[in-house]
Amino acid sequence: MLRERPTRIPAGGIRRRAVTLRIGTRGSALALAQCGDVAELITERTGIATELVPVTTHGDVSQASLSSLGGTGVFASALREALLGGACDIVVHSMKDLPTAAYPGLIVAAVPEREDARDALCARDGLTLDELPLDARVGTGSPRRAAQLLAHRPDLVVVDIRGNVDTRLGFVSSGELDAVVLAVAGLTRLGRTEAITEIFELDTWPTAAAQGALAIEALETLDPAGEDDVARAVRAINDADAFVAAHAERSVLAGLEAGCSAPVGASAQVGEDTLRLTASVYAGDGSSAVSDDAVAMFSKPIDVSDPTELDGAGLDARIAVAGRTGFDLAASLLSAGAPGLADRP
Ligand SMILES: NCc1[nH]cc(CCC(=O)O)c1CC(=O)O
Repeated sequence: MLRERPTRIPAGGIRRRAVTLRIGTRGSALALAQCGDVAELITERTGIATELVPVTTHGDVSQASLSSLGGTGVFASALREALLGGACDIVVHSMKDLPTAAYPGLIVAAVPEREDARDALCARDGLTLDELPLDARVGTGSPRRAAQLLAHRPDLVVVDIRGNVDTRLGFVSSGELDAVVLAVAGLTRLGRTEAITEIFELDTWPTAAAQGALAIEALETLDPAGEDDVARAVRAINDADAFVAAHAERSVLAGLEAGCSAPVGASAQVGEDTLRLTASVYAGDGSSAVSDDAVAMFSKPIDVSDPTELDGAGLDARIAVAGRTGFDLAASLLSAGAPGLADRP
């Protein structure tokens, strides 16, 4: 038997609790900038209010080198635990730092429009790579960038550096290094593009898989076609072409069983009905590289005016093509003699 509940109307009337979408973020300047951009995009496109929830990760507090922390995923795991524990609704990752292996309980729900995927040289005195003096000291913590630097300039002294973007630029302004190599995307998000002295083109200098892309992770129970705030938000900020390109590049890494610190460059271009993918695997000292490319056709163009195409069959079909193309390209790189890279998938 139903009993009526007494209703108490608060003075000032009934007010709906303000609902905000909680975005988990690391505390670094780059992470805050990335989450700020995502938050702004969500509110602009849906009107949903957002809030940033800070999450401290072991990778942020440790001074140890990334490889001694277990390689890939040190930054991702604390954010993922916060998401699984219900402390936030979505988390934002630099997609290139995200391990390619799926994480139980979570999905990449969206990839927003991609920032510039290229690498930049930030050198003293406006110098380009060719203009750097003999035996110049160039800083990077990335084996891929080290190999690419040495492939172009075998005389360079590559110095292994750590730290956030500001710290790295500081090595140049202090005179400790002649230059550093950084992603254009990070410099752009931090408003530091004035430090760039040369941008390397992707056809001669392919960058890390998914560089410049952000991955928005959510619980796998998310209904992609749902009307709740999380579903609406991720749909509103997803960019189908960026998702497909980043997935194709990451599938090359997965196929090579390589992690984000492997000396592998990959670059995908998504056209109306084609996917172009190119990848290079470098010897650590830059003395040699194995490169190959692939072109795949999508069976039909995505109609972006039809919302079911973006979260349903249209995008899924493209992602499947991207995954197969990446794996096939990895297989041909391996059979063309690419060095084994089973380092930490
Ligand atoms: N590994 C560090 C890292 N992770 C993401 C970025 C910014 C570039 C991006 O968003 O892909 C950077 C800095 C860099 O590579 O210069």
